[in-house]
Amino acid sequence: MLNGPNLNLLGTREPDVYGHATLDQIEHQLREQAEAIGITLDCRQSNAEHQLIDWVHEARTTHVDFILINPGAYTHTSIALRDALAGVAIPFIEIHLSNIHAREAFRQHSYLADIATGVICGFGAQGYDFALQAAKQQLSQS
Ligand SMILES: O=C(O)[C@]1(O)C=C(c2cccc(Sc3ccccc3)c2)[C@@H](O)[C@H](O)C1
Repeated sequence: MLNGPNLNLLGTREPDVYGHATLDQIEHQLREQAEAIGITLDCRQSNAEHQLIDWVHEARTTHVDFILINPGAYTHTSIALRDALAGVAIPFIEIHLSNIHAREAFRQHSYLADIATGVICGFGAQGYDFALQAAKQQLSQS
């Protein structure tokens, strides 16, 4: 589970857009859900594009089966992050707390969505749960 820029500040401002849960709370709940369904989950957050890219590269050599990622603003800007995800060829789900399609025009394009297994947005913290369940389902079918 990778979270991108500013998501470390969740729960502090704009609860109407991003909800009240902090990232720590979201990660804690997700780890509990993962354990309950037999998935090993590694949660990381960085504000740095290069760090997210390095972690995507690391996933290839550490036998990661699926990536869940909320890329934050890098969703709308980062061809480099797209290239990293495409390059490692590990299936991933793009997650957004907010419904990016109901927001500013610049948030409505994703450089990642067309190469993702799927995109979940607009369900707040519950979207992370949905993504984990979807990943489990995908893995059980492969
Ligand atoms: O909805 C999301 O999860 C999203 O990925 C998250 C974003 C985002 C943007 C700024 C801050 C934060 S997290 C936050 C929220 C409130 C106060 C401080 C930080 C997330 C946006 O950049 C994206 O367009 C959409």
